[in-house]
Amino acid sequence: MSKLRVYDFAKKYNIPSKEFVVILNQHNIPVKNHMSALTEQQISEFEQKFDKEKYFRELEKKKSETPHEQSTQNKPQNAAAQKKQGSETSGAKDPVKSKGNTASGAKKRPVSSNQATQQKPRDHSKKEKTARSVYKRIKDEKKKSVLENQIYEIPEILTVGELADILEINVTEIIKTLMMAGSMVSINQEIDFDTASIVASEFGFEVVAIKIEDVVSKILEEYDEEESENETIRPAVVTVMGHVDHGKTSLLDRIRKTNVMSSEAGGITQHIGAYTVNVKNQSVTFIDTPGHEAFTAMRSRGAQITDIAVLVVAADDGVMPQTVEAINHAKAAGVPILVAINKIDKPGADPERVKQELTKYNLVVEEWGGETIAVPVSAKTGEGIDNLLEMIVMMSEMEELRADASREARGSVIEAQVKRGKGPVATLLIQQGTLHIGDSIISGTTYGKVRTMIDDKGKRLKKAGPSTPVEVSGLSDILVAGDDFIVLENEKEARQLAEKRKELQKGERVRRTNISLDDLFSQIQDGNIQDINIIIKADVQGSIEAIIQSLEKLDIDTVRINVIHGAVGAINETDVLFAATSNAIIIGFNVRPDKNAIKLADTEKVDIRLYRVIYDAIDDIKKAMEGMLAPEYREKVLGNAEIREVFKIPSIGTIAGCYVTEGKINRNDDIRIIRDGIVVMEGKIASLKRFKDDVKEVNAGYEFGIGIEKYNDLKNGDIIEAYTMEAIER
Ligand SMILES: Nc1nc2c(ncn2[C@@H]2O[C@H](COP(=O)(O)OP(=O)(O)OP(=O)(O)O)[C@@H](O)[C@H]2O)c(=O)[nH]1
Repeated sequence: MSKLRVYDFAKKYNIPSKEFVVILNQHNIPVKNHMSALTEQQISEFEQKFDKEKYFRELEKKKSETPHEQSTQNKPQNAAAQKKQGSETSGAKDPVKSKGNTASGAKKRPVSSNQATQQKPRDHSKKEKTARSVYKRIKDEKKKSVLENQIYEIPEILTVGELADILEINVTEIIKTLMMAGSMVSINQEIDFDTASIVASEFGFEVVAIKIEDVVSKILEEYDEEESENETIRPAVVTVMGHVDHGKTSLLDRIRKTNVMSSEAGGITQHIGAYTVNVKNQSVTFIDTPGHEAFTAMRSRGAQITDIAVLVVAADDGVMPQTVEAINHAKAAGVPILVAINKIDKPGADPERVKQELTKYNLVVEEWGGETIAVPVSAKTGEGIDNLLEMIVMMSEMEELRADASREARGSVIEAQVKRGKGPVATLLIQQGTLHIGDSIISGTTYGKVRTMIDDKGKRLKKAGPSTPVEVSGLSDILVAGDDFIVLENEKEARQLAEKRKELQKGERVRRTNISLDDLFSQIQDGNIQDINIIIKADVQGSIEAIIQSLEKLDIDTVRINVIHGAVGAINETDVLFAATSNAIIIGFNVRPDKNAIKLADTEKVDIRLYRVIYDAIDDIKKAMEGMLAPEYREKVLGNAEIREVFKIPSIGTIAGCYVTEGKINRNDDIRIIRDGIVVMEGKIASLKRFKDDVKEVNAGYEFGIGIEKYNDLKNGDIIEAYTMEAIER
C-alpha cells in the first residue's frame, strides 16, 4: 500500500490540509506539513480520538462570532469615507501617534503583494497598456490597500505631488506641512519614504513603502499575463551550436554574406551581435556568438531568446563531445534542434554516419522515421545553405512563433559595449512589442532613453518590432548581456528603479537559491520539486552509464531523477552555469572542478558532490531523497601543489619536486593526485622534504620534495591536492 499523506487524509474529512496539520498535532500526532506520511497506527489512533461533528460545530460558532470581513471589504466606499476610516482606525489603535513611528508600525502589517496581485481585476485599458508606470501601479492598488488594511502603499521615493495624489489631499496642504517642519519644497520635488511617512502621519494616515523590486516583478508579471490581442507571426531567433572547428562561425558568415549580397546591396554590415536575413519574404534572426556556452550563459541570466538551435556537425568528423553537450543544453532549454551536416565538400565526408551517430542521442532523422530535420551543407562552397534556411523557416512556422507588435517593448540584451562618440551602446533583441526612439528603458541597474537605433545593416531605425536585433544608444551605463529590459513610462521612473536596484545590489548580492542534496528532502516534502536534475562528470564514459543505470533504479514515489547531462572530463564553468540554469546538482566521479568552476558554484549556489565510489554517490542521493542524509564529514581542501620535476630513485621509488600554489601541504594530510582534472589516486604522504630536511608543512610559494606511499606513477604537471575531512552541520 502506498503511504497515506496528510493532504490525502484531510480530504476524507473535507478539511483544508494546512488546517489538518494543526489538528493532527493537537491530537499528539506529530507531522511536519501536508506532505508528511502517516503510519497506519497514527491513522487509527486519530480516527478514534477525533470528534468530527464537534470540530465543525465549533468552527461554525467561531465564524458567527467574527465579523464578516469579506463582505465589508467588498462594499464600495467613497474616498472620504475611506480616509475617515483610515484615520479613525489608525487613530483608535494609536491615539498619540508620534512622528516617525509610522514606518515601524506599518512594518508589522505589511500589505500582501501576492494577495493584491491575485485579486486585482484584470481590466487593462489600451492606455494603461502603453504606459507602464510604477507610480500608477501603486495608485491603482492603493484603494484596495486602504480598504483592507487602512494603510497606503507608497513608493520609496516619490514627489510631493504624487504623495498628495495618493493620499487625496490638496498638494498645498502637504507643502504647508513640510514648510512648517522647516523643509521648503515644490510640487515636483522628490522626498524619501521617511519624510513622506511623517507627512502622512500628520494627516492621520499610515503608509508602507512598496519595494521597488516588487513593483518591477509585478509589472513583469502583468506584462506576461496580459493577453496580446494583436499577435502576428514573428521571425525565429536561431543560435548555432556544435563541436569546436565543425564550422559554426563559417556557417554564420556564409549565411550573412549570401544574404547581404542578394538583398541589401550597398548596406554596410555592422557586427552588433545578431543579424537578420530574408528567406522568401520571411525574416530569420541569427545570434552571432555561436556555441552552447554562450547560449547557457545567457540563459543563466534569465534570457530565453533562442527558438531554434542549429546543430553543426562536421561530416568528416561526426558527433563529438561538444556536439553531445550542445544537444543536452538545447534539450534542457526545450529548444528544438535542426542539424546542419557541414563540410560535405570534403573528401572524407560521410553524412550517413553522422545521422547514424545522432540516433544515439534521440535525434532520428525524418527519412529514418524520426522527427529531426538534417540538412547537408557546405559553409565553404555554399551548397545546401538555401535549403537550410528554408528548413529554418519551415520549423519556425511549425513552432507558431508569435508576438504582439502593438505593445511596448520587452526583450533581452545580446551585447553591450562603449562606442566612441556614442557612449554605452547595447544590442537589444526585442521579444515582444515595438521599441521606439525616445522610449525609456531599464535593464538591470542601468536605465536610458533610446536616442538612436541601428540595425545590423547600419540602417537607422525609428522603431523596431519583435525578433529584431538593434543597437541602441542613450544608456546611462554598460548593460549586461543576458539581462532583460523593459520599457517604463518615463526616464525618471527608469532612473529611480535603476538607482534603487543598484543600492540593493551594494548590500547583499541577491543569491540564487539552487537545489542541494541537503535540502532535497524538505523540498520534496513541500511539494516544490518533482524532478531532480543531475549533471554527471566522470573520468570515463563507463562510469557515467553505470551511475545513470543505478539512478534509474532508485524508486521514490512522486519524484523523478533526470540526468540532463553526462560527460567525461573535469567540472568546468559551463557545467556550473548549466546546473544553475537547470536547477541541477553536479556529481563528479573521479574528477575535480576547476578553479573557475569552484568560484562560480559558490556564487551561483550550485551543489557539487565529488565521489570515488559509485555506490556512495547513489547512496547519498537515495538518502537525501528519503530525508536520511546523516550528519556527515565533508572534505576541506587545504592546499594545492604542482609537480615540476620527477626523479626516479632506485630502492626508494619516485620523488617529485613540487611547488605549493595555494594553501599549505602538511605531512599528515590526505592527498590526491589530479591529472587534467581527473583524480588518478588518493593516498598518504610518505615523505615531505625541503632541501635535505624532513618538514612538517610547506607553505604557498615554496618548493619541496614529496614521496607518496605505495605510489610511483607521478608525472610533471600533476596537481597534489591536500585535504582533510571536516564535520559539517546540515
Ligand atoms: N572544407 C570545408 N571546410 C570548412 C567548412 N566549414 C568550415 N570549414 C573550415 O573548418 C575550420 C573551422 O571552422 P570554423 O567556422 O572556425 O569552426 P567553428 O565551429 O566556428 O570553430 P570554433 O569557433 O573554434 O568553435 C576552418 O578552417 C574552416 O575554414 C566546410 O563546409 N568545408
